[in-house]
Amino acid sequence: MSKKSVVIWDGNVRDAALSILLAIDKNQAYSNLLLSETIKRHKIEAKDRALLTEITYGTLQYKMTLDYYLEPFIRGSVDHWVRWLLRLSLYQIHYLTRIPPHAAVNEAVEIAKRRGHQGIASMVNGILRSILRQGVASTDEIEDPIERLAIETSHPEWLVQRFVDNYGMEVATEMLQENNVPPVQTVRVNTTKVNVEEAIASLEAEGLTAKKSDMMPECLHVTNGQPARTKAFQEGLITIQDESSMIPANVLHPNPGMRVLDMCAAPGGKTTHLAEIMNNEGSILATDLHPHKLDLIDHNTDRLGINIVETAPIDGRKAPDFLQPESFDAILVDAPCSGLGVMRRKPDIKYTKREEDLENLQKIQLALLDAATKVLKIEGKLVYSTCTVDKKENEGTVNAFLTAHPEMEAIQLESLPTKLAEKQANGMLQVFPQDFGSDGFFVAAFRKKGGSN
Ligand SMILES: C[S@@+](CC[C@H](N)C(=O)[O-])C[C@H]1O[C@@H](n2cnc3c(N)ncnc32)[C@H](O)[C@@H]1O
Repeated sequence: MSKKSVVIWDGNVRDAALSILLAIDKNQAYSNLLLSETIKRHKIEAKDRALLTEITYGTLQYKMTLDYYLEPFIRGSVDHWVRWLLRLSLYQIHYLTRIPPHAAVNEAVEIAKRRGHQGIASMVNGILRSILRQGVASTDEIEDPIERLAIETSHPEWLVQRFVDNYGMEVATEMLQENNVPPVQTVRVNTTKVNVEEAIASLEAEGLTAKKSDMMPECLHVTNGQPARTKAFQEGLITIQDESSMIPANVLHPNPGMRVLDMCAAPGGKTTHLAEIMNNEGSILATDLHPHKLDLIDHNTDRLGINIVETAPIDGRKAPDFLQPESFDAILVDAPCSGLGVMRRKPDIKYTKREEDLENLQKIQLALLDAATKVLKIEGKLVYSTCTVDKKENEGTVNAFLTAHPEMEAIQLESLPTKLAEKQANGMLQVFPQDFGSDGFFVAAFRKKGGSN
């Protein structure tokens, strides 16, 4: 993260939220990284942490909706920072019922005075108090249904149109609404060290509440605290991971003793999951394009007590130049993708992503799958996964891949809980954020046919 993105903390939650929002906007810093970095750097306490997170995320999530509400009340132009101050104040007034509206206005006026001058403070006061008196405009006035949905859920119109084209109005609406709901905190139990009950007991002994998920068996839903700050985490009993992100390694499900390639591996969330499934027996080569990211994998394997992982900086597209042909029993290609399934965690994505970005990604994904096929053993298994919900990117890649590779066949996804297994079709599984409250994820599995096929 750049130095410019360091946020000052003087105990004022709204002011810090404003600084974070301005930095995200200016430096295209990732919301999740900047927020957690700020909380960690200043050791912000639980109550302030919760409010800071809620205001920062909420304001970003609803940016377009808030602008629609603010527009009739703003005359002329306002400074960039003032607009963000108005957005975050209106977010509290409109969405956070436990904050008295007048308190939100007073705080905004104080910040405007401190950061600007009395004139700006009076304008902020006037705008917010007019909104309190008159209320905000209804979105029912927007005739075009795509534009209305875009404003109501605060997503750009091209994205709304794309989701509607992909999945129809009903599913798209559910997904767009779910993108504004904060994610559940989940962890994966390191089954090479403890069982699920022991991990729960360990977290609860540290004051957190942990509940076994009814989807992935190694997943816990955690509340009342930060699992990343626990002894259980330091001692490698758990890994912070979204529940959907636990699907790909389960689908690949390598046996202990196998030789496995994780082609796009950093920071190692799935590499370590694969190692746990293999009971730390066999070997995993974890490669990534970016050498500096390999340290993150080493750090994770060390913490978890995993010693079957070797890392190497390799551009997956060129893997056959470095690795023996047909030498891996199982390969995971957790591909770089548009990330449209994780917008709840990184709301900035929805405003920065452009439609043309999606086209280039498919080319990279196909090149990675093509290379993986060459180093996969006959009868070996290949799993392709993304954290996106874009049909063209996911299904389009699978179809193009199968057309180009008659030696590969789509196979049923195994080792999944029934409710996930039932959702698959033609060797593909698309999970939406609204399905189970986990991230949007896509997984497909293939087998390399034997010589006689
Ligand atoms: C979705 S992330 C992987 C997340 C990882 N599998 C995990 O579970 O922690 C995609 C990764 O692909 C890497 N990447 C991008 N292009 C690549 C390429 N051509 N070859 C290998 N890795 C690549 C990125 O650096 C990034 O770390």
